[in-house]
Amino acid sequence: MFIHSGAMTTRVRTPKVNGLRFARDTFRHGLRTEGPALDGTADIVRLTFNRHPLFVVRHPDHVDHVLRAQVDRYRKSVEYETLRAVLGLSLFTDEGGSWRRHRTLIGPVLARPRLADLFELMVDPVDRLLTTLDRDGDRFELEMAEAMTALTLDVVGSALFGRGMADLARRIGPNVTAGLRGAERATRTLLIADPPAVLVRAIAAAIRHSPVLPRRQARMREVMRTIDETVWGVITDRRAEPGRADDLLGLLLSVRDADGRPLPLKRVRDEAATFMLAGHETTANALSWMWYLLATNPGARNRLLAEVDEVLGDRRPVFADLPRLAWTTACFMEAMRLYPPAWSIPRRCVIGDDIAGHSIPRGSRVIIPIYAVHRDPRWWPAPETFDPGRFLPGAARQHHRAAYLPFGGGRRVCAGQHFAVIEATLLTAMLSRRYTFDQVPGFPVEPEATLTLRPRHGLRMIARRRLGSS
Ligand code: HEM
Repeated sequence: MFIHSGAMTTRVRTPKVNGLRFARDTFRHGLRTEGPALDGTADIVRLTFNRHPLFVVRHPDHVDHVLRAQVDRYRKSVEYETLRAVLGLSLFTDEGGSWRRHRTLIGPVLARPRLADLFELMVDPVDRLLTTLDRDGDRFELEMAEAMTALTLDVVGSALFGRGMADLARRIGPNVTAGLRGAERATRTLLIADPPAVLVRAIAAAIRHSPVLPRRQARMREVMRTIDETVWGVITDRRAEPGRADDLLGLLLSVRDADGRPLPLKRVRDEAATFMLAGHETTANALSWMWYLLATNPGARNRLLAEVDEVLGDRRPVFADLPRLAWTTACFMEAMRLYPPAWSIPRRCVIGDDIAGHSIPRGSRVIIPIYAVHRDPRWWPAPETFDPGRFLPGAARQHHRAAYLPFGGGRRVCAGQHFAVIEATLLTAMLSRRYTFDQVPGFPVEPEATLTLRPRHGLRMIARRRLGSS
């Protein structure tokens, strides 16, 4: 490997890590945020344990190289095939020219100005949760991770399908969750086995169509069918009401290309399913970690309580409140630094590359370990400290732009990032206006890196009703 600098050529040796150990650990313990490959100090390491080398790239310059400067050399890796099997062809799973065209058409649906119109639909499910919690008295225990998963599914379901469909997301909720868990197991296997994409597609097709299947795969098919049929049902009903565009589904149905053609209905279905799956578990995990961090950092929590009391008082939030909830938003952003729900980003190198003199052969897999990047003391002073002040507007930007990647980066950056931040700010403010949440003493809290980074044992908390909250 060589670096070309003018006439000079410098050889760069890429440190190697025992790939077999990494593979064994992954099988035994699930994906790891730490360990020799992801937690080391080298900016690039190379692991070899099957057909293609795997590079872990953690210097922000190199991350920028992969996600921005040389983005055409990389594609989403084979792990995304399982999501394609569940979600179909959507922004999340599409590639190349088709992805570009659809991102231009669909991206604006989730842009900030549109979200202002959807804000009321996001408030309703939080109100419903508060009404349910209020029945439990002034002090009670709750499973926060589960509560956040149910709530974020409800919020995205409400924004997607509108008010009349309040219970739809809840009805298919268990299937959505089961679909994600199935995709997680498959992702772990794919990371280790690294099969060709055609083989993965063939297996996914077999799961869809084969008359006889093992129990687990049969359950997965059942899950996929339920999500499919439910979303199709809503789309079919909605087509009977042309012109209605006051929720995300209406917006998707109203999208037109340059020739005035709408999106094919199958694409609308796939995008809607993607919004539901990609859009709730990630936000729920980030929120769970944020409640945990607030419970363990009383100074940050007191400031948040003072802010929500001052901004909201006893009224229903409106979109215009958001800029004044700056500390609340900052708490969410800082929680995602310490516990990024998408804790790593995998890519496949499709045209051989050279990163700062390290040769990346065509076919290699590249992993960006976001969790490790977010805790690197070179970019984050006192990286283990929960300090929301880092994300206040006007705070001196201390970090490299590719040192903070909860939503990914470059052109494939999360299409729902504004949705997620608005939703999280809103529901943190509404819940904090009414309750404080503390840890149940002795309850173990530990991250588990599956498809998303979630609390391994869930998160049991004690809710206390705040004096003076109505
Ligand atoms: C805290 C919450 C969220 C986190 C941490 C998150 C994280 C991410 C990340 C890291 C990616 C890039 C993946 C990659 O490059 O391989 C991504 C993509 C995406 N996310 Fe999110 N996401 C969140 C919420 C949402 C929401 C609420 C929606 C929709 C309502 C959404 C829809 C999408 C879509 C459609 C893509 C694919 C974008 C493209 O490739 O064009 N996400 N998300």
